[in-house]
Amino acid sequence: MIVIKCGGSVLHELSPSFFTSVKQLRESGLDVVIVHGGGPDIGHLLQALNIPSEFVNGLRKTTKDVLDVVEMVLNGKVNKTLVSLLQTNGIRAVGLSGVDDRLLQAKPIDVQTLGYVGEVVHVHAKMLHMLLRHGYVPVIAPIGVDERGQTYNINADTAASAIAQALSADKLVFVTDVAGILKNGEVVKEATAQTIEAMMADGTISGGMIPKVKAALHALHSVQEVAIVSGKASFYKEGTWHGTMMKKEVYV
Ligand SMILES: Nc1ncnc2c1ncn2[C@@H]1O[C@H](COP(=O)(O)OP(=O)(O)O)[C@@H](O)[C@H]1O
Ligand SMILES: CC(=O)N[C@@H](CCC(=O)OP(=O)(O)O)C(=O)O
Repeated sequence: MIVIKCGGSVLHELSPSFFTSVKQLRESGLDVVIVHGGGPDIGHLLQALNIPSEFVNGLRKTTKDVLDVVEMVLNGKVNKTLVSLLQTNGIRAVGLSGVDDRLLQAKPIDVQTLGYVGEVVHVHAKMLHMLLRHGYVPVIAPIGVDERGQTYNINADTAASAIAQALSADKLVFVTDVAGILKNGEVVKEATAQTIEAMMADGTISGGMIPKVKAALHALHSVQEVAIVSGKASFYKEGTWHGTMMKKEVYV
């Protein structure tokens, strides 16, 4: 089982070789689950609608108005565009959000500072197993729901990490707009908790890469391997991965 998180940074620039890589993984007999972001698209619509929004520690402060836009963009345009792209590239895909069959059960992180931003408390994976059994690639928008039906905006890196952990995935793959963790312009081929902490401390890792590596380290509690790869090129070919790899053994 492979969980692939597709970042909003690269959604509009996915190369044909990205889809070939996904197809090769499927053909090698692996189940694939995709979780997507969409931060830049949310930002553009909020701006067009003159709805103010700000980030607190890498998370978008989510008022009721912001939440409406987040749901419209992620569940609507982004999810269906990605599903459609997968299908035109020969991959059978079904889109759903964390609300469907209560897939992503969530609670607020801190209402006071973040509003309707949620964290996953439970992954109800039944629907995913059903879809996988029938040969579909589930494509998930990171919206969570609580027992009262309140929805939440969940950072896509953390949603993917929670799903990968719940499914005990063999691998969690972050697909983004860079070829991996970069240091002095070069891709770091293998990273460990120690080297990542050092790169965060000295500023090598910054911005959007921070929630990604944090989600990666968290996932490695129950996922064998995490990769950070580019969606603009081939990330997997004939058993070879391209990008930054992190392995579980290093952390136990
Ligand atoms: N050391 C680093 N290596 C690679 N990217 C980095 C690094 N530090 C910060 N970044 C930034 O992280 C970005 C990826 O995060 P983000 O834009 O949030 O992507 P996504 O939408 O795919 O989650 C890169 O485009 C880059 O600008
Ligand atoms: C709480 C929070 O910040 N949610 C994110 C959800 C989308 C996301 O994570 O998209 P990327 O993967 O493209 O960054 C947001 O509102 O932008």
